[in-house]
Amino acid sequence: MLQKTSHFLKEANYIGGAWVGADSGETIDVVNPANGQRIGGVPKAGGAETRRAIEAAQEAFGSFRKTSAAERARMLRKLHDVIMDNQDALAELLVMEQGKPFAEAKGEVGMSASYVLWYAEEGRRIYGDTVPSPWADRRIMVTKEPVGVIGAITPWNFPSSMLARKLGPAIAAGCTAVAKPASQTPYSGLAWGVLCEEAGIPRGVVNIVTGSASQIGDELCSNPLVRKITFTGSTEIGKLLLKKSADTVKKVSMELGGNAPFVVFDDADLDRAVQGAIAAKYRNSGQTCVCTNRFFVQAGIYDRFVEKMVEETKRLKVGSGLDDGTQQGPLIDADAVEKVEEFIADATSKGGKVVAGGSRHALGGTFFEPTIITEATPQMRFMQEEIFGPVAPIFRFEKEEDGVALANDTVFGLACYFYTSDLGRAFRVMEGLRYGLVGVNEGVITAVEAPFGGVKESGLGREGGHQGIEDYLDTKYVCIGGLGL
Ligand SMILES: NC(=O)C1=CN([C@@H]2O[C@H](COP(=O)(O)OP(=O)(O)OC[C@H]3O[C@@H](n4cnc5c(N)ncnc54)[C@H](OP(=O)(O)O)[C@@H]3O)[C@@H](O)[C@H]2O)C=CC1
Ligand SMILES: O=C(O)[C@H](O)CS(=O)(=O)O
Repeated sequence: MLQKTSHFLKEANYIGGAWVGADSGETIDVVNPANGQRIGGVPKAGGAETRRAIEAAQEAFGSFRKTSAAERARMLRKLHDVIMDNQDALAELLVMEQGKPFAEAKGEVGMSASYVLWYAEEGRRIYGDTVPSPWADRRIMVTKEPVGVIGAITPWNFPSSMLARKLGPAIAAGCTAVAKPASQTPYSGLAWGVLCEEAGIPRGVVNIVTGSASQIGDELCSNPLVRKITFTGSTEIGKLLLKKSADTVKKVSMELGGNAPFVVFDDADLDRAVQGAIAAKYRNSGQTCVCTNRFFVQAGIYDRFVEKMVEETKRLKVGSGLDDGTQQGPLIDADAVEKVEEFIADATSKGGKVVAGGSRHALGGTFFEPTIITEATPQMRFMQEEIFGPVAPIFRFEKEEDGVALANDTVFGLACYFYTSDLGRAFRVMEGLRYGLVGVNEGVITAVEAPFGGVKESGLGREGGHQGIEDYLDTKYVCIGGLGL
């Protein structure tokens, strides 16, 4: 482990600027998915600790809301610099707890820094309005104000950047935060406490608690001091949090599950489509909410696409994220491996053919062979369920409208991708697909400059872009009379 990595490896919670354990003294073990070895333990905090964190955030909000946007931008620029100065150490910590290849982890940490820098800039452009008054003797204006204390709950697959795209706009807007990272990957989240200290973010502005998800979540959702919940994770948990937040009418942002289609038309650039397909399927070993879940390939190009996809998939290097050249790390845990095996068994029992991979990798543990299944049909589970692993089902279709209809046949609506060389088709398909994110001839499209989010059961709200800060602001209308005009 790099010397700097141990500097960021905190086995305590960050509340009101202090590093503390759980009231009970209990801890949760954290395991390296590449070798099953225990990395360490983090506090198993609950409702009481969360309440104290919320109260610390509320106290800090009283003064933080009065800082100028320029001052908060300066803090965020410093935070960006501290992240980038420690990119390798933060990436190593991320690989240790989550398993992704070092290059991907370094990219995620870089993305975290980019979100922070983007909102350093956006925070200075929170404009209001002065509106021509309907009354000669009054003036009216509209201002934007920080909502207050926000609760942030993040997943294990991007434990750094998912927190960045919540803390970035929150701090830029003048809010304060209580964050709960995923129990399987708490260290990248706790490291934000160290980063905030070194960036001079005032004590209590950012608080980070680990432990009982339900107890922490219940306190965040029910405590009236918390004015917004921002969540990234499964649709199942998102719906639960939505319900729990209703009693105190909180703002909510939900980045939930996906079921991304990847549609290849006969007129696509085949090499470009396969390159995009590999990236869109196997990033983070298929464990991203925007990974392709279903490939729909038009009949005229199907066989050539399968042949090239198999060739490229078999080239992927599976190994520990810290080994040079690794392109596919382990899955997060044994449950993830069993779920992938269930999807493969279901497909083959219904006529699917495994033409690449299909089994646990020779490395053992939670390593799994990148897998391709052809002759996929809508009767198979992965037509409607998110795989969240390195399995690429390839469906065949005949007409353009059939491809669009199949792509839209899901309750989800996060990311989708399609490849064509025909401009008219590009606009027909782009406008026909019901998704929040659309890649046209591209397989990886996330950017801090663009609003990230889904429609239907993939979520509510947007993160990134100028839109991403709106959810941290309240709009206030002011009417001023008695001016003797
Ligand atoms: N749309 C998007 O941007 C993203 C969506 N996802 C989706 O999330 C899923 C995989 O991620 P995963 O982390 O397993 O998702 P989960 O929804 O299981 O967990 C996400 C977070 O929610 C917490 N949580 C779990 N139960 C509760 C509860 N009752 N109250 C409060 N918090 C709770 C977890 O804590 P703990 O770890 O302690 O259980 C974790 O921090 C996939 O469906 C994926 O598509 C993932 C990433 C991004
Ligand atoms: O959690 C995820 O899957 C991320 O949102 C994917 S991305 O933002 O890194 O594309």
